[in-house]
Amino acid sequence: MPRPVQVTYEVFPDAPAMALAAATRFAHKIEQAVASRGIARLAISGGSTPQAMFKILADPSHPFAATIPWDKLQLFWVDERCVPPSHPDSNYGVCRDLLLSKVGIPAANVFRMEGELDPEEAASRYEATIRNALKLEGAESPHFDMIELGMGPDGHTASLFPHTDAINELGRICVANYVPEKDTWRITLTSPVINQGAEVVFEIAGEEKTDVLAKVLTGPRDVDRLPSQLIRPSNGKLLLLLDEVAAAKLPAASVLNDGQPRVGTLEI
Ligand SMILES: O=C1O[C@H](COP(=O)(O)O)[C@@H](O)[C@H](O)[C@H]1O
Repeated sequence: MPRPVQVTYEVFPDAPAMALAAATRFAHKIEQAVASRGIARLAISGGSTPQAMFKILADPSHPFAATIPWDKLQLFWVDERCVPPSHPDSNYGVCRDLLLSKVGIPAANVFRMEGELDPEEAASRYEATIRNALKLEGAESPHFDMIELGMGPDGHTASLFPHTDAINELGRICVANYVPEKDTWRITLTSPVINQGAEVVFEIAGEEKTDVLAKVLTGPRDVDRLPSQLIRPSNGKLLLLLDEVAAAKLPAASVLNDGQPRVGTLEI
């Protein structure tokens, strides 16, 4: 039986409110890591959900966004589609257009997965990129200050799709993963790496996620069918930022403080 993980979920009235909370947390995490170690290392996901967060972070009218020490951030990706950056599906390309082109992250600190390469080669190169950037030695594995995740309606997270090989990968940092349902390759960090994150946060909104989220958190363990269940951070803590709709089938969350999101907890 795996060690228990304490899940905290914050429930916001809608997706924009959730995105604002995610952006605030992202900014705070960078500031915190820079204050303690001089550098912040964050890994972000793709898909549609983080796009609102990118826009908020790129907007200096948000007081917290204006003071982010962007020059001290090393930015990594959780996963990538096997397309070039110019393709609309590129996780890097979307982030570049919405965020990187608008804030001062040095190009040398942006570590993208090279979706335009052969998937196996791209995965090996990304593993080497992470090893170099984080100065890992031997079998050391990376520890990111924050890992931001999404969840697909099929229960996938990162590019760990149901019934695919990458689910079972425990030794590598990054792998290529063939997804038969989409007849496509993806590049993804593996679950042990994600679980080493100092803070692992899911951002989940919308009706198409309601049922799957309840199954992932409160249903029987079946990681092959619901790969999001692989996410069990080794520090024993998992945070979810949700909108009301996505949270509808979870145990009721409570109001702890006026003006704050409702908060629920459960153990998985
Ligand atoms: O394909 C992907 O899907 C998930 C969820 O995406 P969303 O559009 O529902 O937010 C995402 O987290 C992952 O990084 C992405 O490549």
